[in-house]
Amino acid sequence: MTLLHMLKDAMLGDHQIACHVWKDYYDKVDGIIYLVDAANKERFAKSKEELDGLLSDDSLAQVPFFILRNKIDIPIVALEDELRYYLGLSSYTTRKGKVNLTGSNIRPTKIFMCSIIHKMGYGDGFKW
Ligand SMILES: Nc1nc2c(ncn2[C@@H]2O[C@H](COP(=O)(O)OP(=O)(O)OP(=O)(O)O)[C@@H](O)[C@H]2O)c(=O)[nH]1
Repeated sequence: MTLLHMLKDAMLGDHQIACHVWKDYYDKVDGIIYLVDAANKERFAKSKEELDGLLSDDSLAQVPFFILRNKIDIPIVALEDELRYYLGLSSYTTRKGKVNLTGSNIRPTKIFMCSIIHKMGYGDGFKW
């Protein structure tokens, strides 16, 4: 199945199929960009479940995770610490600033805020 098929499945609303084929790409990825709708707190548990599955997969053990806290333009959006808590990343994420992880065996994982609709925020994450 190609990436195009995967996106098509996702667009058709078949998230189950889309998530299932993620595995086909694990050996080719340099990093994971994980987008969370931070304004939809009801979905955090489901998002945590998917993220846990990725974080615990051996084939992604060395891969950096760049987590996007999307929809920050919405006033009720979860704050960074709140999202970190709900996603179970409290002792996991690399905090702000430069941290040297060489030889530490810690996977670089960081949360960045963004608003996709306003085209802002995600650039910092890509630079990271
Ligand atoms: N306010 C705001 N809306 C956004 C932003 N990014 C995407 N959207 C809107 O969110 C809507 C997409 O809904 P979502 O529910 O987040 O998308 P989805 O995950 O594909 O759909 P569901 O699985 O049904 O949740 C679209 O109307 C987008 O325009 C953002 O940064 N801010």
